[in-house]
Amino acid sequence: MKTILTAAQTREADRYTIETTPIASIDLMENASLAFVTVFMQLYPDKNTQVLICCGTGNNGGDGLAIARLLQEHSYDGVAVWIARFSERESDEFATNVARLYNTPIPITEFFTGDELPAIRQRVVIDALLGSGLNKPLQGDWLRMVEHINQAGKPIVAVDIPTGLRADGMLPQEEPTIQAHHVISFQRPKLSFFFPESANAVERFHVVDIGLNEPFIEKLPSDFKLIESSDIQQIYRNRKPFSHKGTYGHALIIAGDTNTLGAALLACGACLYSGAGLTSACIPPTGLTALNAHLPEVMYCTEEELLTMWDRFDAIGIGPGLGQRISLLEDCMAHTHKPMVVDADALTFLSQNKGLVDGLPKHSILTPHMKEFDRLFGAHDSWWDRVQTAREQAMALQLIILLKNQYTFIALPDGNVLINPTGNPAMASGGMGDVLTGMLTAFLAQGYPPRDAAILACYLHGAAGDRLATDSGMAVVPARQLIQAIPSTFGNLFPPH
Ligand SMILES: NC(=O)C1=CN([C@@H]2O[C@H](COP(=O)(O)OP(=O)(O)OC[C@H]3O[C@@H](n4cnc5c(N)ncnc54)[C@H](OP(=O)(O)O)[C@@H]3O)[C@@H](O)[C@H]2O)[C@@H](O)CC1
Ligand SMILES: [K+]
Repeated sequence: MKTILTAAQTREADRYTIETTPIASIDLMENASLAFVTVFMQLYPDKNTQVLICCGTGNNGGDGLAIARLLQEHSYDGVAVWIARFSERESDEFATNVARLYNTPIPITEFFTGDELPAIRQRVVIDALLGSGLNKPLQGDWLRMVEHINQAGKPIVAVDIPTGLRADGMLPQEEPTIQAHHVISFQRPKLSFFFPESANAVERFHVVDIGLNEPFIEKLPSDFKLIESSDIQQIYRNRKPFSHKGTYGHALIIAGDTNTLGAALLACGACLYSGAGLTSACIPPTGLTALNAHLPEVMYCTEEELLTMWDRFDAIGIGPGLGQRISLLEDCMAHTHKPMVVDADALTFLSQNKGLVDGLPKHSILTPHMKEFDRLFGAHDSWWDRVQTAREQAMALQLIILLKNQYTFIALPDGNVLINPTGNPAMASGGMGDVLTGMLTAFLAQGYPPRDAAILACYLHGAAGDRLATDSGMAVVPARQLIQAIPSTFGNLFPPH
């Protein structure tokens, strides 16, 4: 897992690296600029691309100047630089890079307060106006220049962070920023990239290593950690020779009502395809034919039969499409002490009966989307606040709160918030949540601790969606298709020996 830093912690890591390693600040800037240029050249390999680099006079601007010089050294002949001289101050590294740039043929135009801004004719704009040093909203000439760049309608590649976007903390909805198509961010993605409020500012981000001291960074106190594929490799247990269905647990899915049986089928299908040894479905009798037709591997169990069967199950997932059968949640809570997965209608019921939340088995996994979360824990104006509440509630209630989002936040009882990097907008369609519930239940049934089950399910759910969207070129990924892609996603991540 990678620690995600605040802007202040990034400065600390920057200072520590310069103090303790034989690297000067200007060389760190050169590293960063080189790393930027490497990714930029993959995005725009055509050396005839006309590039305008807009620079401020701090270190973000210093990066921009170094990038101009490096692109020119790599035979990009159409590079031009604008310098926004809207502040009296310039950083030392900026000054050094201006001097270096004057030794090149690159045209430089300087703009002072009130100057008219010419039309942008280049094909691509690099935004190096302001970076992580942002300390107030954009206004005056800065705002005018940012709006001018956005309105030019050219692809924008931001250096480190789009100008105007805060790296962390609350993101006001309407705050103007550069609207970047790509952000090439240094050492770590910024926390704000994971919040939906940054959608206009960041279309895609790339992270490059610039040589900051990693052991120091990983020791910095941070509540936020980014999940990596190596975490999944560590958690996942290969199936063993001579194992049998009993080795992989018995999962129970309590879901579906007369008109919402699809949700139950999706959850059961996902549970089956995620490797539970046995899957039982407590669905209404009207759904039996559909269950047998679509998922013959899944066993049917009536509400009455449940009364004598509770002990047989290793994990229970409850909620998708549960409708009027919601009293099953209380039955379930009365009979099981193992962590369970609580989703959809079961979450709505909890929000109407808040006293019940305390009675959930410790380390149960709640899987709310934004609206379900706010119904349960109160309205929030920003994702920053919502994630803070998730963190506090996960600690207070000793539950795992999996707050669904393009980048799902997993708030753990120990106060850590894990961010899942997989998933994409093609997955924004009905039934995806039901699939996740089935996957979570399958991993609990297989004996994974709830934290590991949450990490595995979120990562694989998103990775399956990414494979379908990227490799198969699907613009929309239907939930049913995603279920079928789960085994091959496993196979891809963990090839059988
Ligand atoms: N971290 C690292 O390891 C490395 C970082 N590097 C790079 O450094 C960047 C950070 O540089 P930085 O600290 O010089 O700040 P930067 O963003 O250029 O801003 C400059 C000044 O602008 C001002 N200002 C603030 N808000 C404003 C506003 N709304 N409107 C107008 N002015 C505003 C404010 O000054 P003030 O006005 O407070 O005097 C601020 O100091 C980082 O993003 C990365 O690109 C790499 O080079 C290598 C290693
Ligand atoms: K920038």
